[in-house]
Amino acid sequence: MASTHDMAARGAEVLVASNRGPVSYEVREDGSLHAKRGGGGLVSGLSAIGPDAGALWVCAALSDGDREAVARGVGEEGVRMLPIPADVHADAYNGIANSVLWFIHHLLYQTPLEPVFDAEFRRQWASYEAYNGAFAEALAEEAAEGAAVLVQDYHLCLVPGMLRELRPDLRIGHFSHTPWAPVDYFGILPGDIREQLLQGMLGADRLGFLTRRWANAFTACCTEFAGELGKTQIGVHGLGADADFLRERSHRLDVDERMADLRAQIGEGRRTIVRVDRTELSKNIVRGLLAYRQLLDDHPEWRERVVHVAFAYPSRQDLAVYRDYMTEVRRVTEEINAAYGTPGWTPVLLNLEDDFARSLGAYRLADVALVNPIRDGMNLVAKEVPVVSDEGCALVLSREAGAYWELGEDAIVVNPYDVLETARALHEGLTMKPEERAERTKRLSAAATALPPAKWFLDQLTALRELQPT
Ligand SMILES: O=P(O)(O)OC[C@H]1O[C@H](O[C@H]2O[C@H](CO)[C@@H](O)[C@H](O)[C@H]2O)[C@H](O)[C@@H](O)[C@@H]1O
Ligand SMILES: O=c1ccn([C@@H]2O[C@H](COP(=O)(O)OP(=O)(O)O)[C@@H](O)[C@H]2O)c(=O)[nH]1
Repeated sequence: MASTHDMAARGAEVLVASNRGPVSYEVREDGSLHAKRGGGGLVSGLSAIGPDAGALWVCAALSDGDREAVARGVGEEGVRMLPIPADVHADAYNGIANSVLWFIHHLLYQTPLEPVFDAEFRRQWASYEAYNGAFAEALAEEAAEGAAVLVQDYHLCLVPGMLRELRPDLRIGHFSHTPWAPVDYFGILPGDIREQLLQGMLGADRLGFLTRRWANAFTACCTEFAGELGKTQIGVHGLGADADFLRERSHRLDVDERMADLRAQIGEGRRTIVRVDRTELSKNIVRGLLAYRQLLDDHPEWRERVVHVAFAYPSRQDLAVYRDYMTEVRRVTEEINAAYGTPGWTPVLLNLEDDFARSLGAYRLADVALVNPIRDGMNLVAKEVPVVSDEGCALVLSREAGAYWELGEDAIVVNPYDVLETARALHEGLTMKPEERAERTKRLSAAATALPPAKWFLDQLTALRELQPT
């Protein structure tokens, strides 16, 4: 192994670490590797930083295709993919990160039955530790003396503490893209696990959150379960949409073509209610469909005159609960279409593919955007729609999305559990006067792009570098 001095001599000055990287590979039948852009908001945010920033992005190999790419030495410039063994990654990502930590921070457990912290959980926890350890080692190996390392999200909570042990010279930041759980809910976790998670993160010099609400929840958990924050600084950085990228990307030919196709499916002269999400439990897609059905009941005048275009692209399909949720989304859609549809009108158009260009086409033509998560760190879709919208779009927004704190004033705000209120909000959005809609969209767009990804990243980097060495 190279000495610390050798590493420092050739290492990177800025490093980013996240589970999901900018691309993922798939092995085609002819044996070739096909690269696909990583989905979700974390990648949308970090991709904007680009290779020009000179940062090294350390991420996990997520699929067999990714592991094959590593084995063949294929990869993007400025990206290092870690070939973590598939079983270790599955336990850490599916088992701990997405079935436990994601559920805790998004309040998703149905507590009479779940969670159960048993021997299987402990086995998976050991993989989570090993997986975090692999990141800490790779970062320690790649970082120049005194470099800044920005660790991302709940997959990597233990990395800051581990990395501090290996390389005390580094400036270490950690950023949470999720909400943070309230004290009583975080308290569901076993005591030693709570402690390890908090102490792992407190190994960072600086912790970032998307809203003050999530930052406050974290500090409350520290006070309750870890005693104190120590010297770790807390910052709030509300990741915004990337206006330049979105405006250029949404006017390319492929988007125009998909828009024309969508228009043909929707039908002449009809209004549209659009949603775009991963098929994610916390996005509340089923209640969104129920609210739309309620709208058709409360306001029969909308029948045949409106279409709900719902993009629910696959996410975390290794987990049965996510597969079941997708089945439920499909079932409720079919039920609505069977009950209300007519020969010339399909009330819900459900898109289950990850098709970014088609989603952008839907953003452009939407009359109303429905963003009703039960709980969401930020929700970039709420910020992207107003930027891209052709003629203005009313935004129905959950007060439980981080984006609410920045967009709440010009959105129609809803309690995500309240289907009747959401139905009323959809009606309000559909009947909003075009001038008011356009005005609100302009203000929403300005608020949504106030902190573009590149600045979001630079602000954190600067703050980290300005900290006095401890
Ligand atoms: O990587 P996946 O398991 O496929 O999930 C996709 C991402 O989901 C979460 O995104 C969050 O980050 C967004 C940007 O800050 C934020 O707007 C959104 O509210 C969050 O849900 C997750 O935190 C990421 O790690 C995932 O990559
Ligand atoms: O087919 C699609 C449609 C959308 N998006 C992008 O996925 C991100 C979703 O981020 P958000 O913060 O709304 O939620 P997350 O999925 O990260 O929880 C947005 O930037 C979308 O543009 C995507 O990757 N593929």
